[in-house]
Amino acid sequence: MNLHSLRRLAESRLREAGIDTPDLDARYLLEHALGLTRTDFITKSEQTVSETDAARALALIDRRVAREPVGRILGHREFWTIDLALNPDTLEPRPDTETVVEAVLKALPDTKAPLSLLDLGTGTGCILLALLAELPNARGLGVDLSPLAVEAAAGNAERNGLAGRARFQTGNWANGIRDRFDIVVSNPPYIPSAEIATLAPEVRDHDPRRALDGGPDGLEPYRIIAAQLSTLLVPGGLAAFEVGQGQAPDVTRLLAAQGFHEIEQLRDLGGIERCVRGRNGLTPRE
Ligand SMILES: C[S@@+](CC[C@H](N)C(=O)[O-])C[C@H]1O[C@@H](n2cnc3c(N)ncnc32)[C@H](O)[C@@H]1O
Repeated sequence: MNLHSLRRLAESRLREAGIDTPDLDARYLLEHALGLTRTDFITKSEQTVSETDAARALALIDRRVAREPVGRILGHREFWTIDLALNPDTLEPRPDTETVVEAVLKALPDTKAPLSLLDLGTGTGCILLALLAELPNARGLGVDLSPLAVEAAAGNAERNGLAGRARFQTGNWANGIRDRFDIVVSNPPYIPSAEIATLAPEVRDHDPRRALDGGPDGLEPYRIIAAQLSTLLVPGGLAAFEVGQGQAPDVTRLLAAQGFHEIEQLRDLGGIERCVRGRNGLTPRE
């Protein structure tokens, strides 16, 4: 079989299984299985693929047919300008989360300033590491309840040449953190517990439940983190949260109740209010 025929076969299996982007997924998985670059994939379409290689490639296609996400099969995923390795305890970073990165960068008057950042529920470290990649003099701490996620995030800092400016530790939100930061970011779990069973299999069966479950109304982690912000941020410090669809008004109210000002909601590329950003207006409590 040549590469062209293998590609057609892979695409048709994915299409029949109801996968939304059969051509794109087939390309990523075949490139990975066969060790091809994107250019090879186009220019070598007449090249013969051995039976062993074809079987290896189709085994990956079968995993996708069984609804395993492409990023999980490849073991890594691009986010902003960086590439992140995943493990079973990390949420697969989503393009929507780049809205938080953008929201922080837009609010900074000087991206060369020596800023300190805290990322609560860091997962792969995606938000913190993307920001550090844009802020050459910033340093950051990422916290996660899962030791395995912390391990992944630390590995991702190395992978992207950011280990010198990023630290990661296990923790229950900001409990025990005594330092103050210029910026606190978080994409906490925000799916209401009862809705998790209704999620797409790619999410429900492959993202860790700890990364999804936001309690009965999905807002429990925001309440905890919002109450911690006044002792975590410097006066005038910036907080930015990712929020689920329809949660922006509730999270705005939580920040307002903590004395935040300049509270804004920012939309993702799909037009959904995806990030709530505000400035700490409280005098620090010592
Ligand atoms: C929605 S995921 C976000 C991961 C990553 N920041 C991202 O944007 O892809 C939420 C993360 O919060 C972590 N988490 C859940 N409960 C936590 C807690 N009590 N303290 C710290 N982290 C927690 C989960 O392990 C998970 O990595």
